[in-house]
Amino acid sequence: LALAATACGSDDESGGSKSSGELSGTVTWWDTSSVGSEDKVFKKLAEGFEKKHPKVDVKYVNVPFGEAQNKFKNAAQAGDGAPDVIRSEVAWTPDFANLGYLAPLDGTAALKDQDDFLKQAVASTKYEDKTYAVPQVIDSMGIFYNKKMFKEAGVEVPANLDDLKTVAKKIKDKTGKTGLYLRGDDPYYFLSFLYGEGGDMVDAGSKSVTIDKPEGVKAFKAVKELVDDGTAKTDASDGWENMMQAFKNGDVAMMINGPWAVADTLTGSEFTDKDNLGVAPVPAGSAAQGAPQGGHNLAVYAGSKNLDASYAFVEYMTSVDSQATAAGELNLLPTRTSAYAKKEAVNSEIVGFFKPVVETAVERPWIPEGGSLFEPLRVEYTKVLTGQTTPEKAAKATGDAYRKLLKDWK
Ligand SMILES: C[C@H]1O[C@H](O[C@H]2[C@H](O)[C@@H](O)[C@@H](O[C@H]3[C@H](O)[C@@H](O)[C@@H](O[C@H]4[C@H](O)[C@@H](O)[C@@H](O)O[C@@H]4CO)O[C@@H]3CO)O[C@@H]2CO)[C@H](O)[C@H](O)[C@@H]1N[C@H]1C[C@@H](CO)[C@H](O)[C@@H](O)[C@@H]1O
Repeated sequence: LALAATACGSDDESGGSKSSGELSGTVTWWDTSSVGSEDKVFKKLAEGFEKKHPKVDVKYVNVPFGEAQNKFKNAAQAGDGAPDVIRSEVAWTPDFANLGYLAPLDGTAALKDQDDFLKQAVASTKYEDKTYAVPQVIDSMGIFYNKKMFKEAGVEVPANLDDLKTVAKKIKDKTGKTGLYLRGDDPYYFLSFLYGEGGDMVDAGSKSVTIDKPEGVKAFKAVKELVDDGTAKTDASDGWENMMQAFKNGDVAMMINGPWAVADTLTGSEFTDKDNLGVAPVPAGSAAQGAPQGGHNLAVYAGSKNLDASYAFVEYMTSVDSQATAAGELNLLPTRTSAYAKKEAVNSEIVGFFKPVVETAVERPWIPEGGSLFEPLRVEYTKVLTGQTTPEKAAKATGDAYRKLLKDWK
């Protein structure tokens, strides 16, 4: 029987069989990339896989970033409707792995040349000594600035918060515009300020909550001041759209953002000449300078009926050539060291800037609860920026919420 099974391949409902070693059947892929910019490139790459494996049909499904995590968990839990492959954000991966929703990839065709991956990118794909995903993109954050507006105001890139205030003041005096757009409805945009004051959300090593330490209070004070003194403008909702419009239209001279924003930014009226876009390290705080690590992995659903084609698809989409294409067309950062030597990456000024930034980005704890730390922080962060709570109360409330999420943490 075993021989027969091997000879005729693992026939299954979706027809994914490997009788002649040829892959077949369907692979449904949930991609969370931005519609209108990133999705086009990833869709095209998926079509390249189909050309290479004519008997495989890739069903490309774009699921919005804010919905995909819970949508996948619900479908996987129900055993109905989960995709074969999901673009799993770095914090979702340990969460899904812990729930048993991802196929371990060690020893499968999904993993090729593992030593070629950046170690920071690999970290979020490991859970309890197994590999549950393959890194697709890694990212961090920097200051995006409008060179023309800087020239008009006669200012340089700010290295720290004091410079940021001075630069913003000069821009306001000279052009009437606000210096910085600080996104207020997504606490990921707060992290570089938290790190700048020597703080962090938690310390996984000592299993302690640190957001409510003095450094956390100082960080909340720092961002509140930026808004109160007119250095930055912010919104309590629709932050992404408002930030992108303000920066693309030249209503603000700076925003803090990451490589995933570049393709959309370059469609802005201010950046028809793409050389007008400058990127620089996030400003240092009173104690340190650091940007967060983000990114996305590709993972295979444990209940997939077409594992072989799914493994091959993941390998293809995270290959050097696929990563070089994403670098060239979208300025996204590869997770393979070898991809940085490809001409598409070498020719991207954005990739060149962000490479050392991601290499020194502040590591996050890749624990199942890691992603759920953002919601309680978002509530308090937004309230601080809109004057609805004080830095002290925000830090305390966030810390209390974290200790409810992280049982037995100090
Ligand atoms: C609240 C969320 O907190 C965390 O997310 C952190 C995240 O961990 C951080 O790393 C950071 O992510 C970076 C990201 O690394 C960076 O690449 C970029 O991503 C680009 C793409 O590049 C671009 O292609 C496109 O996709 O667009 C992407 C987004 O622009 O920017 C991201 C930052 O935006 O910041 C996230 C927080 O935002 C949780 O993980 C949850 O996500 C949680 N949301 C849940 C909430 C549930 C209901 O409560 C709801 O039911 C659930 O469905 C929701 O999932």
